[in-house]
Amino acid sequence: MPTMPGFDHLRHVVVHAMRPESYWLAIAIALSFAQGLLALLSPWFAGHFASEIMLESSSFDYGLPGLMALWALVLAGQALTRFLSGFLLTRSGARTLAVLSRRLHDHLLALPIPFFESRKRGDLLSLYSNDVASVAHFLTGTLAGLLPAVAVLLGATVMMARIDSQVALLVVLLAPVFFLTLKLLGRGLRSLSDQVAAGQASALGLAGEQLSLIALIKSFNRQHRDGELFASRVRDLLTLRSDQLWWQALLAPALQLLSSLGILLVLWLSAIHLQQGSLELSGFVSLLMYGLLFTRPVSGLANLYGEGLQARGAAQRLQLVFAQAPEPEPEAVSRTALARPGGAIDIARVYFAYPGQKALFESLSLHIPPGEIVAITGDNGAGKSTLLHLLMRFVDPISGVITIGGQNTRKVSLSSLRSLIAIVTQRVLLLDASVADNIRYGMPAATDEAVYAAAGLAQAHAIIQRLPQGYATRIGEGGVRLSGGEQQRIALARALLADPKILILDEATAMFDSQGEADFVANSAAAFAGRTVILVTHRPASLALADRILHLESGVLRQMSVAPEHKEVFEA
Ligand SMILES: Nc1ncnc2c1ncn2[C@@H]1O[C@H](COP(=O)(O)OP(=O)(O)OP(=O)(O)O)[C@@H](O)[C@H]1O
Repeated sequence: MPTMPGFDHLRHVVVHAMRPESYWLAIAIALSFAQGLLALLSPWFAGHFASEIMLESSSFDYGLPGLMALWALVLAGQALTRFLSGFLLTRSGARTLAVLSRRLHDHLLALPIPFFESRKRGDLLSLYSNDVASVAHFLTGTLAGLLPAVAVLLGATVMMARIDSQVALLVVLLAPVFFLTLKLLGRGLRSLSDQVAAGQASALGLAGEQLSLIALIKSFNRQHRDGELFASRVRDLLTLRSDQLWWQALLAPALQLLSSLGILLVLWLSAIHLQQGSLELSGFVSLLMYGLLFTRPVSGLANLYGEGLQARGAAQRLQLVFAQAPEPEPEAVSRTALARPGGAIDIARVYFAYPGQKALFESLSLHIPPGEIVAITGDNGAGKSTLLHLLMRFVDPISGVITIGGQNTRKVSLSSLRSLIAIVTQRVLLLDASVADNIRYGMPAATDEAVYAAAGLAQAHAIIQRLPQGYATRIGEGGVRLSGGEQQRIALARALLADPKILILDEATAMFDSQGEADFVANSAAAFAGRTVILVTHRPASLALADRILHLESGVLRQMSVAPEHKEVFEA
């Protein structure tokens, strides 16, 4: 968007998206210009037509039939160029929209997790549903379509000047009045279009949240109250939309009226010149037709203003997202893989605080030798998940270093780090796909046998076989058609199939039934073989698996030990 200041990141993306279209856009604009030029011919034909029928001296050699035939040809040319330019412009618009949507999605996928924690889902979704479309439509539809319209206006003024210079001067003098009115009326629209966009995102976000919490709403009988909450957002939006529509509805007729009054003035001056004999009838008719040519671009300008405001707001919201830096991975780092993935994990003097909060860890240190099974316990909110997120580099320490096999994890590629670690959390994330596809998520090329083996290790195989279509059973969004324990078993199978060097189980068997957990514990040697395992758990059966138990409290890890006969934990 070359004319708008402060849109650097978006401009880069838009230029990239539109580059493949530049050839077709140039052809479409050229065709639109041709259409505009052909439109300029009609008043000329009308002038000659008038002089033919009034038997004025005509400069046209082929008589009335020839004139009409040529006029018809010009009109056909106008239709053809309009069709071709319209098609090419809308096709370029659709293609630009597709590329922009893809770039937006790729960019969002590359952003760090904290970005998503501070944004509403509805705001992000409306970037796809409204903003990208608004910018693409403005650039390829409105703006590209406007250039020829401006050319028609200029061309018509030049043609008028050739017939009657005083009339053309009047048109030039009226133009600033017109633009001033456009600016004044548009002022009311500007802030409204931003507020409407924010209101739309907020209503969309609330609807999305409520639909995803449908069971909660029903269990607390909140249908009415939550429905009312949504209704009040929609009412607010409607008030804003009504105001916006009022201004929008006013804009086009006001401009139309202004330009019609201008045409009346032109007509009046032309009539005076006709009566004075300084203007022929053919010139008079042509002038009138050129005046009428002004009306279409004028109402187009009113639309342009409204759409321009919407596109500006959309561009601002997109710019805010594109300006966000992706997960920190400088070029040099992105090519460095972990050299010793099976090496020891060392967390050294890590200081970490969430933005605006007091430090969670001031100097956290931990050494985990390769192949160790370490359990971490701690109260709710002690920072266990945060510690795992630091390992995965979902967040980075403010100071201190985390190394694997002696390599600083901030100096290796994120992909090599994350392909080393598999994490199973209490809140399982599953896709609306088959059980097999969910297990294969990280390893799409895995064979059926490998999938069954991983499911076996996770104590999931027998349960999956009892599902209606076994491994082919579709499990619904987020795995809604499965029980909590079934979901966890599938997530565990998915993690094991990835054959990670580091396996992190964050209360990963909490929803297993007691037999399932006992089976998993009894067979864990096979699942844990050759891996470093971090268990976040309070469950005695799982704690008993650990070589070492650490208790996290006040940002410090203390070693505990287990009394095997009681499975009780006490400080060592
Ligand atoms: N994204 C976040 N932004 C701000 N604060 C956060 C964020 N995530 C966690 N916290 C805060 O950091 C603290 C540690 O949270 P964390 O989830 O690491 O604890 P936990 O030990 O895993 O707890 P639990 O046993 O309940 O799972 C909590 O006080 C929590 O409120």
